This record gives sequence, C-alpha cells and structure tokens, in this order.
Amino acid sequence: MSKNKLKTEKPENKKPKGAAPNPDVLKKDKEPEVKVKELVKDERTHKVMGVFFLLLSVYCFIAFTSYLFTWEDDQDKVFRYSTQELLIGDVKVDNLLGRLGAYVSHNFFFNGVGVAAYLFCYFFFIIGVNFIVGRRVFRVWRNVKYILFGLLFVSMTLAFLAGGFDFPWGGALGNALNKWTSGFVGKTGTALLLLVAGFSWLIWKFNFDFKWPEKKVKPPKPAPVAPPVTPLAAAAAAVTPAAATPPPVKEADRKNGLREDSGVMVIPPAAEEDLDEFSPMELVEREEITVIPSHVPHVPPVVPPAPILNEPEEEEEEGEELMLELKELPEMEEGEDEDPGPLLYIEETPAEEVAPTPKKKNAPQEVAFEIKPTFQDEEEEVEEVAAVRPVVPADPYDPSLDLRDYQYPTLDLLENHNADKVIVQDTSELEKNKNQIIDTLKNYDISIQKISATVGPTVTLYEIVPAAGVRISRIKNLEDDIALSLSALGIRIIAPIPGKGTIGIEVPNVKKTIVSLKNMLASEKFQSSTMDLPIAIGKKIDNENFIADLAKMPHLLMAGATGQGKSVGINTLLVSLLYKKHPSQLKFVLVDPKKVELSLYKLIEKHFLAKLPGEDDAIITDTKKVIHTLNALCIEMDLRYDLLKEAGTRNIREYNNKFTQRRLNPLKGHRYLPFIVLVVDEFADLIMTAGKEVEMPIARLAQLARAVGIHLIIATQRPSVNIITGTIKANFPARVAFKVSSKIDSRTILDIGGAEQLIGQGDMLVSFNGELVRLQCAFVDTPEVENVAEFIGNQKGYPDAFLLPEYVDDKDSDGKELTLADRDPLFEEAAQVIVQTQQGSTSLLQRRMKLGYNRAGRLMDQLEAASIVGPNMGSKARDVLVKTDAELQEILNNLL
Ligand SMILES: Nc1ncnc2c1ncn2[C@@H]1O[C@H](COP(=O)(O)OP(=O)(O)OP(=O)(O)O)[C@@H](O)[C@H]1O
Repeated sequence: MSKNKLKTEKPENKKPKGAAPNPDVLKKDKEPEVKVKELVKDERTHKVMGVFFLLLSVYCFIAFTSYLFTWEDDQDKVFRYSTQELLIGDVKVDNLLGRLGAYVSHNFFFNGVGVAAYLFCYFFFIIGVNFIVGRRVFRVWRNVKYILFGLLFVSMTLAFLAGGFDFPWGGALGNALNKWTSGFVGKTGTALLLLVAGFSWLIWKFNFDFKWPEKKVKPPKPAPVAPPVTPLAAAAAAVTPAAATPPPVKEADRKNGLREDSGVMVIPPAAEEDLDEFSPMELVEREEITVIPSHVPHVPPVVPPAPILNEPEEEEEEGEELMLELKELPEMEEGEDEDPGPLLYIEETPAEEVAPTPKKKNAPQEVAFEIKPTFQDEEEEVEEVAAVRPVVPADPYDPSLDLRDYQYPTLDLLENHNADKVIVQDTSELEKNKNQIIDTLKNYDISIQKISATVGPTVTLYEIVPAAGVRISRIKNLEDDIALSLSALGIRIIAPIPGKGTIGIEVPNVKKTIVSLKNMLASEKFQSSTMDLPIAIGKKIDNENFIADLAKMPHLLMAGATGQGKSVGINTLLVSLLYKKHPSQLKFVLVDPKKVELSLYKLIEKHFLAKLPGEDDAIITDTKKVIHTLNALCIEMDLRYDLLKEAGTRNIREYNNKFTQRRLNPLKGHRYLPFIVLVVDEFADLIMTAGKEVEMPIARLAQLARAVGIHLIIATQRPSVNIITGTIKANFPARVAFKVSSKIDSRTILDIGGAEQLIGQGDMLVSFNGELVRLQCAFVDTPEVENVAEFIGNQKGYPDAFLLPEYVDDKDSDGKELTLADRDPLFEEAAQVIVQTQQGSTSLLQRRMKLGYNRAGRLMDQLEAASIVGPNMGSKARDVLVKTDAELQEILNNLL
C-alpha cells in the first residue's frame, strides 16, 4: 500500500516547490547515461564475465591437452585448409573440441609459445575467479608479470632443449628467441643465460637462505669479579635484571608467529591476495586470534644498567679516557649531583702515589681507582665527594626496586566467558535482514547497488551503497521511518559512514558474543603496547580490539543508565591497568559514593591506592572526604608543576626520565612521580550533595592535570546538563556512553543522538578524537576482579598507601585566632626544616612536607609568632632567627 503511495509522490519528492520543470523530461535526458554505467558496474555483469573466462580457461585446457595427442593429424589439416574452410567447412579433426579446438591449439602451440600456452589457461582462470567472486582473489598485475616471464622463459627453454623434435615444444616464439640468442651468444651462452634467468626467478620468488656454516665460537668466559667489591657494588650488581631480559625467540617459533616470552600467537600480516575489496553481500568475520596462555609472565620494565666504567674499545690516550668519563657527567645544577640512594664514586688516586706504573696505551685498568660508597645524607661525606671526581652513577634509578619481587597478575586469574573465537552468524539471519533492508528501502524508492555485512560481537553492520542518483541526505531524512519499518530493536543508522560515502545500518545479533577481557589482554596489541596507560576497552564491530592510552585521552567521561554496563566498564579499565603497570608507576584514587562498587580494590591499597594522610580507608565513600581528596589532588598537581618547572621539563614523562637518570636531586624535593588515576563511580551523586565544591576541583584537574600524570575517569548514571556542565564537558574530550534512557541524554554526553538506541549489556559508543565508534565493552566479572585484587594484595606491598598531600579546609580553621595553643601538629617538624636549611621559605615547606600553600603559610605565621622566623618580606624568603638545633630545642621546650 505504502509502496504505491510513495511512488506516486515521487515527482514531489524530487522537486518540492516552485515552478519545477517537467520531471519526466529531465528523467529522459539522464536515463541512458545512468544505465550504461550501472550495467558496467552491476555485479551480475561481473559474474557473467567471470563465468565466461572460467569456461574459456577450461576450454583452452581441454583443447591444448587434446592437441598433445592429436597434433600430428590435426596439424596436417590446419596446414592444408584455409582458416575459412577449416572453421566453416566440413573438415574432420581429432581434437576433442573439434575444428575450433584444433585451430586454436595449433595457433597457441605452433604459431605461438608451445607448451607455455597453458599459462593462458591460468590467466583466464584468475580473471574468471576475480570476476565471479567479486574481489581480487588473485593480484592480476603481479600474475601478468609472472605469466609474461613464463611465456618467454618456458618457450625459449623448451625450444632450446627440444629443438630437434617435430612437436612444437617452444612454439614459434621459443624457436625465434632461441635462434637469435644462439647466434648472438652461442649455444653455451644461451644455456647459461637460461640458467641465470631460471635461478634468478627462483631466488626472487622463494628468497632462499644461502648460509655458510658458521664457525663455532666459544662463549666468552664470564668476566672475573672485580676484587674490591663493596657491599654496595654487590647490591648494584644484584639489580642487573637478568630475569628481565626476554628469552630469545626460537627461529622456528618466530616463523610460526609464536612468541615464546608471552605465549601469544602473532598473526602474520595477511597476504596481499587476501586483501579484500568491497563486495556484494560479503561476510566479514575478522577476529584477532590469540592463544591464551595459562600464565603470561610479565617482565617489569627495568632499565638496563649502565656499565660502571666505560672501557674504551679503541686505542686512546690514557688522559683522554678520563676526560671521556667526565664529559659523560649529566648536566647538573650546582650541588645537584647528590641523590638519596647510595652512589658509586670513583676516587682517582695519582698513579705514582699508589705504585709507579709505566704509562701504556690502551690500558685503562692500570690507572688506580678506589671505589668508595658514599651516602649523601651524611654531610661531611658529601663535601668530601665534591672534592673528588664523580663518575656517572652505575644504574639509572629504578622505581620498581622497592617491590622488586612484585609479580604482575597472570591471565589465568581471568575467565574466558566462553567467548567464541570466531563469531559465527547464522547466514539465514543475515540473508533475512539483508532482504528486509532492501525491501524497506525499496518502499521509500531507494534502490541500492551493493550491500555488505560485517558481523560484530553484538551487532551486524550492513553497509549499503545506494544506486547512482540517490542522495544520502534523503536516506538520512528517512532515518526514523526506515528504523521503524525494520522494527528491530536497537537499529542505528549511520548515514553516511564518515569517510566512506556508504550508509551503515547496525542490526543487533540474535546471538550475542561476550567479549572477554582475558582475550583482549592476551592479544598481541595489548601485550606489546608501549602506551603509558593502556586500557582495553572493547571490540569494534569489525572485531578489532580497541585499546587506547588513557594518558592521551587524557580523561574519560562515562555515562549510562543503570544496569547497562558502567561498573563492568570501570572494572575493565582498572584491571587492564593493573595488568600492565607496576605499583611504583601507578596509583588510583577511588571515589565510590555507592560504597560497594569499588570495595574489592581495598585489597590492593598498599600497592596501588592513594589516600589522604591519617585516613583509614583508601576508598572514599563520604562526600566531605571526597572534597578533601579532590583538593589534595589539586595540591599534588600544583606541587608536581613546581617540580616540573624546577626540573625544566614539560611533562611527567620527561621529568621521570630525568629523575631515573639521576639528574634531579631528591634532597630538593624531587621524587619519582607515579601516574595517578582518579575514578569516580557516581558523579551525579557527588554533584547533588556537594555541587560546586566538587565541580571546581574536578574542572581544575581536568583542565591542568594531564601534563603531570593525573587522569580522571568519571562515571555517571544521569548525564543531564546540570551534572555534566559545560566546564566539565569541555575538559573531557573522550566520552563513553552506554545505553541511556533518552536522546537528550545521548546528546548531553556525546553531543549526538544514538546512545539511546544501544542494546545494553556493555554495548557502547565511544567518542574520541572526533570519531564515534560503537564497541562491545570487554567483560570482566566480579569474581575475576577479586582474583586479581587478591593476587596483588597477597604480595608484599608498600608500608602504606600512597599519601596525598594534606588538605586543610579553610572553613575549618578560618576565624580562629592564631595562638600558639592552636599550633599545627606539624609545627615542630616545620621548625626543624626551616632551621636546618636556614631558609624561611613557604614553598620549601610545601615541597618538603607535601603541604598545600594555605597550610604551609599558616605554619610560617606560627613560626613567626614563636620568633623562629622573621616577618614576611614579600617575594623574598623570611629571615631565620634561630641558627642551631639546640637553640630551636630550647624554644620548643619553652612552648610546651
Ligand atoms: N561488557 C559486557 N558484556 C556482557 N554483559 C555485560 C557487560 N557489561 C555489563 N553486562 C551485564 O550487565 C549487567 C549490569 O552491568 P553493570 O553492573 O556494569 O551495570 P551498571 O551500569 O554499573 O549498573 P548500576 O549503575 O546499577 O551499577 C552485568 O551484571 C552483566 O550481566
């Protein structure tokens, strides 16, 4: 019914208003052009061509083979009769394919290329297959090159070898080539030429490995242990990460794509021939095949140690050699060459003082050295050291050494969830959906040229190429009507698919596949990722793993109605990070107003969690404490910026590099900075209870914290505009939407509709880098998270969680008189810092004691009240009025 109605409306559709020209006239003008084009492009034409070439190939094959047996008799007849007589007349031949067969074979063999004529059968075959299948199963141009070479080489070789026979082995071409070459370079030359050509082709094709058997080299003896090894040097040697060196990959395994160290099957890149082109109704089932090992050993990232002494390999002057070492010293600021760990300093004693040794070239060991451990917090020693020539410290600083035995969680802690490796979609379902789509579009008078299907874990994407002349905007306008007509739940129309000019219709699969996090973490992409904070989010429709770097995102906003997969999504992100990061490199700040969602992570408090000083629980559930924690994070951010500025670095990566190279002085407050990831499970709840007090620090962190390694993951059930305000949104370029309840919610979170049409259970849209991608979120169940948390929690951790700077709420202390009775608990410590360093600087207190500006300022006022420092002098540091510890102790005793 609607069909007829719509068809009668057609002219109106084309030209809605105004004095339109007669549509029939216009149509007639355009029709022929469109038809020829369509005919050429039409897949049926291609199929017909395919059948033709395949039959041609078979025909030639039969004719040629028959010719091998009947050539003697048939050749006579071909010679005797003219072409016309032969083809039209009544001549009897023996070839299985009659006169035409005899004629064609004779011309291909005798007048052509001899036995090499079979290469033509092959050529027709590949053309036929390509046409019939509708894609380049065989690469035509490459094959043409091989065939041309084959024609020349085979015909000439056969003519050369079998020149005396009657049978046209090499055909006219082979004979001619052979004749000319033999005349030019002689018989022997021709033979050599053919051998060279033959071998060249074989080498080119198979790339043989010509290996000369290698001389057996004795393994070098282990270097003798240096006689005066201090305990310190021994400790440094123990750091050498022998275990960290990945085991060598066996040659055979490498060829097979099996990486021994990870147990991960790496799929070799698809052969060129396999590359597909867009084809009618093709089924795309691409799956990253991974062999999931029961145990994937992880190797903590340990930087290989630098040699203690660089012994030059080439001949060099002795003096120059020492110069070389000195040149290698890192550029340090004055007095910055100390760091807290024990260092190796090499004291050079003039050779003649130790023993008179004759000067020799290339004998560095003969310069007398004494290796002395020094500890920098002992001041006299530091001074002593300043007098000697320090050498580059032996090893780069390795932050993971505090927990050097830490084992990364293994994959056997996770479940497979029966996630099928290959997604098998019922072909009848595909066919049914395809026909329904075609029929529905026909109802709206939209004809299509091609349709292809890509089966994903939860939905199948039908990609449509509209027929020539159909405007995509028309389909876009009809989006809702088409969705209604298809009447399947969760249909999403993408018109057009960005960058493709095709239209996508996503239809939910009847049988959905769970994407297990285990599979994703076992994938080569994740295992070999070098991202700072790799997160395995889920699988795209084409089954490609979507793994992103949270550090680049740099923050993530997640929304979704209740029960659609948000908590699973957060667990997925957290577990991915736990599988890739050492506790020294990453800390989580977990905010869980719902109190139960993140409680599992309590077990890893001493490894991966950060908390406020003095707090019992690292997982924050109370709104007041959330405000304190967020402000503490802001202080940490400011402190980190100060450190970055002092170090002359722009971001956490550069800073940590400089620190691990021991180019930053920990006595000046420098430290290794772990990444901090703040996770808020229910943001709406926080905004409802604390409003601006929460929004402001979140917005500040979102705006500034990326460079100093603080990243935010904020989740909310209610993505309404009063919760996700403009300020928040502007600073969260990466957003994730699970199914939401309305189009408005979808717009709030993604700036576009679509999330309301998702089908739940981890079906999600990710807006990142200006692209909108539909993913099936990787699934990790609560018991799995528990396993991972237990595995980590049972290992030795730090004494406490990572402590954030203390934050004192101005409201708590404002209005109070600054009396000595109200002294800050850190008063004594602050006084000691000031007296020991003799610097009355507030920022020094901030850095040394990890305090916020307000608290450090208050402490300074209290120190002033106690006459330990002088009054504020603007930008200059205050005078320190107490010069010695004894003096300070007396003042402190009097204050009690
Ligand atoms: N990626 C996924 N794959 C398969 N099933 C999933 C996935 N994510 C979630 N589910 C299913 O959906 C259920 C609800 O998920 P989840 O608890 O994460 O929802 P939620 O959005 O956090 O809900 P709430 O806001 O009420 O906590 C899960 O128990 C699971 O059965």
